[in-house]
Amino acid sequence: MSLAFRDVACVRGGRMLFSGVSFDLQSGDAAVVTGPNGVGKSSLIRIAASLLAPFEGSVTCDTAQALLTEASALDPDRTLIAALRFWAALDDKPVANTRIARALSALDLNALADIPVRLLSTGQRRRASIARVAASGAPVWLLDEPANGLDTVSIARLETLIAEHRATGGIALVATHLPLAIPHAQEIAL
Ligand SMILES: Nc1ncnc2c1ncn2[C@@H]1O[C@H](COP(=O)(O)OP(=O)(O)OP(=O)(O)O)[C@@H](O)[C@H]1O
Repeated sequence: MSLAFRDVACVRGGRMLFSGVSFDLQSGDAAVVTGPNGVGKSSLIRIAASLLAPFEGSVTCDTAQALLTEASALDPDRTLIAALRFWAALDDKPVANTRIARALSALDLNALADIPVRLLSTGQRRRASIARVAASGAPVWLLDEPANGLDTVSIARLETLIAEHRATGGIALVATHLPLAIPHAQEIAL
């Protein structure tokens, strides 16, 4: 499995944000997208997710993706466990209860499983969104600022999850302005 960019350029609002971006991520690989505010990190993640078309170049991905963005994809009115089950049912039938249980534990969310998502704190909601990605079973993780709002312990948990995902053959593309320990990741400096 792979995720590759070939000479990708991005234009938004009539302005060229970046051009000539190429990388090739194979099973077990990771890349970190860095750069100042407004340079186009989120746009690059959206291009990888096919939510935005490249202005030039091409993107290929031959497997399923899970996307984490600033906006929570979890239904605010469902309890956390119900919101996760809703997505797991979409991503992988029959419902992957084992993966959800593992993700809840990995993000220390068991005690919050029966709380409506709308009542979670900012950091808790971010952890829940990461749990959704981890529970999806998708080989490619596209993470836009996953460490935003996380405390130190949660950042360490996120780093562990990414490492475990790669160790089992997954791919991670991570845009972050916060330092994250992602060993041997390619750096895509915009
Ligand atoms: N829908 C849009 N239409 C026009 N311009 C946009 C649109 N979305 C984003 N932009 C512009 O594209 C530029 C890059 O935005 P993007 O969110 O990709 O940057 P970023 O590197 O992720 O920034 P940050 O570090 O602040 O999150 C910004 O100048 C932004 O205003």
